[in-house]
Amino acid sequence: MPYEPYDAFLLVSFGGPEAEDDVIPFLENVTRGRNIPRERLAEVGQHYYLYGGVSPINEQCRELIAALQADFAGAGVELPIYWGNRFWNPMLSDTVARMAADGVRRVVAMATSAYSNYSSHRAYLDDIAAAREAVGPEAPDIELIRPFFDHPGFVEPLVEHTLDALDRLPRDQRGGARLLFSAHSIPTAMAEASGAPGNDHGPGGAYVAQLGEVARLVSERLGEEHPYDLVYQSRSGPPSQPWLEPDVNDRLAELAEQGTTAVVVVPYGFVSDHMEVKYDLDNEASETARELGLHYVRALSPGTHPRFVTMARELVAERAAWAEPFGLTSLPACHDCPEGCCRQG
Ligand SMILES: CC1=C(CCC(=O)O)c2cc3nc(cc4[nH]c(cc5[nH]c(cc1n2)c(C)c5CCC(=O)O)c(CCC(=O)O)c4C)C(CCC(=O)O)=C3C
Ligand SMILES: [Fe+2]
Repeated sequence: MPYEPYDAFLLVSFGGPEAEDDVIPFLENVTRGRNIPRERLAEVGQHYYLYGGVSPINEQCRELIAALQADFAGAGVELPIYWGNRFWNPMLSDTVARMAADGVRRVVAMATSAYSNYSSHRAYLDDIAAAREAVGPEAPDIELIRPFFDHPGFVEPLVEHTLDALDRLPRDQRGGARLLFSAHSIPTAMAEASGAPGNDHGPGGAYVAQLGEVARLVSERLGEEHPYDLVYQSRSGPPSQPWLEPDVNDRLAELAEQGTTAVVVVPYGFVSDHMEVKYDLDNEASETARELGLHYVRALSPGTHPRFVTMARELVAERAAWAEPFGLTSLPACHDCPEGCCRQG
């Protein structure tokens, strides 16, 4: 059965290098026109070289696509799945050209990014527009599904993965364990400019409001009480520019000082365990915790959790307006990210 009104599904992701020689060109693509200090770039290059130049993100996209194909087939949904990245092969513009050559006319797209802000939402829309522009009049229409931060298909896998992580702590540490919900830091100006103007997202704009709600939703659903914090990771940019804080490492130090003995870090700002999770949490933050004498475990991100996979079909139905938008919060979902929404700062 065709899935009206669409004739294809497109996964749009960040992209990552898959060989040592890819690392520098990839970083050049990511940082083109951005104010990122050279030292930071050299440092981030090292993160990739530590893993042989291979970011896990592309393989994670392949796994997600395989799971989506199985889910669509099981539900009788006949939508071919395409994949394009913003910064590495397969590049979005090449994929849009291929869709045009295949005669695809109307596409529903999902980004591997759950929240509203320039980097997570507007930049995906802008890059889709640029890719269509490059292909010309034959390019298909592409409708992006909304930031899905408060969808049960995003929240429920995080709940399950947080409980799994708590299980990995020594038994006598579980009761007193503290949760650290970790998301990508962004410049505070970008955070304030996230979400549509005029919407009351509270302090910090839509991004911080959404993060606060997801942390609350996950912790309420655990069935056991744990104190928690919202922390940030993977800061870049010049030191003079304010970014969202506290950094996960700084917060670990404060907590150790205050007598916390066990933490579970929940990477709720991300869809898969890509390099920013593997390096910044599994190497760096876990090392910080070890030095501080803290018990440390990290929860998995949603990845290919079955509930996350079925969410895609529900969001396609929402985008096609067959289904009412469904979220666990009353925050505006930034559906079409109107002009002026999710600005850079
Ligand atoms: C909000 C957000 C997400 C989550 C939402 C989403 O997923 O979209 C995200 C994801 C990712 N970020 C990634 C990698 C990088 N991000 C960088 C730089 C930046 N990210 C930013 C924000 C975000 N980034 C920002 C404000 C910058 C500063 C430059 C700018 O204003 O744009 C840089 C440059 C070097 C550095 O400074 O770190 C790299 C290499 C990878 C790939 C990982 C892999 O390879 O597995 C992924 C999934
Ligand atoms: Fe937006």
